[in-house]
Amino acid sequence: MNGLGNDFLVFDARRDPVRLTADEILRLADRKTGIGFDQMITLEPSGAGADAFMRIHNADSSEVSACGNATRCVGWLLMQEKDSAAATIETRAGLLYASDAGEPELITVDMGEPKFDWRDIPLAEEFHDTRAIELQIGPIDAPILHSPAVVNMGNPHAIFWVDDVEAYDLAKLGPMLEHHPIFPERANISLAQVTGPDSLILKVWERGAGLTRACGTGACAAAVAAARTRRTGRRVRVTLPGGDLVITWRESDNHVMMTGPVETDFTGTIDRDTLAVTLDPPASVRGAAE
Ligand SMILES: N[C@@H](CCC[C@H](N)C(=O)O)C(=O)O
Repeated sequence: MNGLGNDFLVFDARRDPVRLTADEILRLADRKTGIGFDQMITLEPSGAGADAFMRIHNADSSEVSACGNATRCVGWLLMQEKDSAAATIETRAGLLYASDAGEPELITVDMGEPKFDWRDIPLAEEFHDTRAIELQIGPIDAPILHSPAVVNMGNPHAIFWVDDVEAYDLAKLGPMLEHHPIFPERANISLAQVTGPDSLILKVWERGAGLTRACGTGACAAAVAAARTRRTGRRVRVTLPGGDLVITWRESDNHVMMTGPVETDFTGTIDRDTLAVTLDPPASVRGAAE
């Protein structure tokens, strides 16, 4: 599946457990010799009364707690299955609620509350004001890239404000910033350009996945950081390379709502021993044969 081109391999492990080794995840993640994905999602039974538990692994095999675009995809799958307009998803970051946004394959997810305390990001040293932290970055000759906002949206994000996202080579800067010693659990790195009181352009270097076409939690983190510093209001359209997400940071309960599309690319089966993939025929072909 994919949300704005941020792509996922989704396993349904609710009846039969799927436990892959790090090496197997890396093999499946390889875009040349495997299937290729930004994140691998494993649906498991929920222990908290939700419709499913969603386990998330990055393409580098690290297990993480949050993925906004995948939450929309999983929410949509569960809603289809239940024939319902809402679904509850358990994640390591807590329970998330997905609902039908009123248009086909457009889903809203309540991503919960953002965290700003330096211990929650987490950062390696104390910062009182996480709206802009001073970073010592050796070789980068761009002062603007020294004071990111940091936000935890179930996962760590650093947002660097720039005048033009295209003026920086994020593929080069991303790995260095992701592994900066200030981020003990590494971080997702965004370049954000404010284009109006209710709009942002965003590019994200994702922890454990690299440059992606979209990052849902990144869009939430950037929208919150922008509103927190009065760069925008609390409702913004975030334009990513793969398309747009609408993010609203609700005043009433401090929750961040994200609305965007979902897509199923193909379905199939993976052999447990060989990891060989058998694709299901496309629905149109199945329909013709019936
Ligand atoms: N694609 C994501 C975020 C996935 C996890 C991230 N790379 C991390 O390591 O925290 C999204 O849509 O939020």
